Amino acid sequence: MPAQNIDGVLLSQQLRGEIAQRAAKLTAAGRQPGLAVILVGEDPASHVYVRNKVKACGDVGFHSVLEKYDADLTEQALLDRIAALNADPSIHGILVQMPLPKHIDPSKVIEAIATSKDVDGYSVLSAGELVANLPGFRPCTPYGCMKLIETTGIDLRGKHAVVIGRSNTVGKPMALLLLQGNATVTICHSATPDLGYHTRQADVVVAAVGRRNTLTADMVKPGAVVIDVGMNRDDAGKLCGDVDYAGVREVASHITPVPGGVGPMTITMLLMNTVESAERVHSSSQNCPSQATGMEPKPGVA
Ligand SMILES: Nc1nc2c(c(=O)[nH]1)N[C@@H](CN(C=O)c1ccc(C(=O)N[C@@H](CCC(=O)O)C(=O)O)cc1)CN2
Repeated sequence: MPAQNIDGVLLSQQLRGEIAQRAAKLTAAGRQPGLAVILVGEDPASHVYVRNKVKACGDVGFHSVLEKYDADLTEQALLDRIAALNADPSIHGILVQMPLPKHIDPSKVIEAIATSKDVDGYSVLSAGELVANLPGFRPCTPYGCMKLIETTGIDLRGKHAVVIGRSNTVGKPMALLLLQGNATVTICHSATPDLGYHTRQADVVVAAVGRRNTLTADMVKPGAVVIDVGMNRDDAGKLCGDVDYAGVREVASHITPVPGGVGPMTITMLLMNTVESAERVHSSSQNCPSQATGMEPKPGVA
């Protein structure tokens, strides 16, 4: 029997309904969730993603600010804008769309965002919180993959999960989230000699390398759950993932399609992190109204 499709569009709709309810409660209490989205340059795909993010904010009842800058914006000017947004109490999340133009150092920019507003979960402090099982924001794509895996009903405890790819934004945090779910985790990458040897033992495979046909049917254990993070183009220019979908769906129990799987969840989990951020500020304002700015506490003050 072919694998069941894991529908990221449907799950997104369901989760966005829950997010909208949480946002409505906050808005009624005078603290509408707010997201600032910053785009630098002319990358056409990035323009589409930020437009979708701003629209998604409106759909769930968030306030959003979209700041678009020409590609020649200086790094310092961007850092100054981030400092202003860090101090703005109506903003609970700050997102700088990647990639940035070459003259701007993405690490400098990411580290300038207050950890309490780092809803992309990209900063070193957010990564550290994930390592330490602390309640920082989880990077949106791997967080979305976990939600997709959850819908299959698989209990990760004691299962073997293989992550293909070791990027800071997907592969590494994905492995940590699976580990938090009590899976036994293997990370494979470009220097792994026999990828199929590892994937054939896996109950869950997450492919996040950015190369099509990386995972084929002969590399998958029957009944495995397969999550495809890839976004590539085939010879006809059609969007495809890292997984040979047609072949693997004959072997796996569940599989995400591309498009319509992980992609839509990335934006949904951004909304989830933003509402969570607004809730944290709201609950801290109820405990200690004078500190309800959403800013990091100053050394010696907290
Ligand atoms: N600051 C960030 N920059 C980037 C991120 C990110 O999470 N934060 N991720 C990607 C781009 N991205 C969101 O920003 C994103 C990519 C893809 C999709 C999506 O829904 N894809 C669709 C297909 C879209 C198409 O047809 O082209 C799908 O897979 O179904 C959403 C968001 C890089 N930058």
